[in-house]
Amino acid sequence: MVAALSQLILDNFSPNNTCKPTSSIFTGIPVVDLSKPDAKTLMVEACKELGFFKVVNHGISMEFLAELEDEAVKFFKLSQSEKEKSGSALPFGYGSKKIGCNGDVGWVEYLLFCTNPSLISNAFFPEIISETLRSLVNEYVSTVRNMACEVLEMIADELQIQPRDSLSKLIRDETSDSCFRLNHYPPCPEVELDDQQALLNGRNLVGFGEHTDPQIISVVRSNNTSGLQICLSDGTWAPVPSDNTSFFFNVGDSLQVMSNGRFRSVKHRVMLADSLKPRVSMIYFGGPNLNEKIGPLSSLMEDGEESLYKEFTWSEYKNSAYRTRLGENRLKLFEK
Ligand SMILES: C=C1C[C@]23C[C@@]1(O)CC[C@H]2[C@@]12CC[C@H](O)[C@@](C)(C(=O)O1)[C@H]2[C@@H]3C(=O)O
Ligand SMILES: O=C(O)CCC(=O)C(=O)O
Ligand SMILES: [Fe+2]
Repeated sequence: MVAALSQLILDNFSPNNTCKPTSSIFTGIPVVDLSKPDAKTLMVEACKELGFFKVVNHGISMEFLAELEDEAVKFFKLSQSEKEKSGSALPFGYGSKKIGCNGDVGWVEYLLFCTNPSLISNAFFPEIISETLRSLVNEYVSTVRNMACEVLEMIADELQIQPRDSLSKLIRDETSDSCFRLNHYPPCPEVELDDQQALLNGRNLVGFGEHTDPQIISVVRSNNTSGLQICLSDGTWAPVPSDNTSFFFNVGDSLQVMSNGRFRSVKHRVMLADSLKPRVSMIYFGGPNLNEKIGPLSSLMEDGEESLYKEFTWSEYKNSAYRTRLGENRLKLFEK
């Protein structure tokens, strides 16, 4: 017997015809090799055109990534009642099928972690989350944060933003309001055989519905199961081929504002095309301190250029964003 929430997700298959095909001019996900001299130029071009790029040659150990993934899989294999002992996902902890608190659902379970040491309370993470998983997550967050800072400094160099840590310092700060998410898209045996065929024929099970990330930058790493898609500027969806050796960078709403609309906060979603193959993803969301004012960076603005957005702090934006449904255009309220 399929529970009500699962039934709601299963009933919500997206048939072929609502999913626009990939644009014919799309030549693929931009790949930025961090060791190459053209890296800065390529990442800025990608942030303007797509708001999305893939990073290779990042120097992060594959063994370490595999270790964290294994530990995450171990956690998700616990019984439902044990996982629920990890506290509710709001604000941090374990969540299943419900995303946020405004009625969104997806075929996903997850752990949300706060990355600010001064806000982490053991109450959110009782012993059920192994010491090994906690310490791997801490190491992962600090390694990925460093890479994200390097990327933000390269972007600042290319755009001649001064000082070059104008962006990176916002997420490096110990008090930054960043978070980390482990997503597990479990196999879905409830999908009947007919539907399995339908999935393979292009109908989709929604894992994580379309949305933009509210923060500055997000860094996604997944196992080798596909599903992530990005929305191109012509409104078509492009699948992102999975690659467990690379990291994918998303421009978030806050960076779109800081660049005064030069960069695009990319709409993305996870659609599960094979209901029997689990997907595991880990995402670092780099956000600023709650009191930080979010607005176009002055050293980027040209003479006479006006801000496209009203002034707001990250706390104001976050509070407003968390009152919206996943797929809403959250920045609209803040446009001038
Ligand atoms: C429906 C929602 C889930 C979300 C909070 C929100 O109200 C709107 C933004 C959503 C999002 C997307 C990116 C991240 O996964 C996330 C943690 C975030 O900061 O904003 C989620 C929020 C969530 O899952 O609580
Ligand atoms: O799981 C993924 O690959 C992406 C999920 C996502 O976009 C999110 O958690 O905000
Ligand atoms: Fe996202």
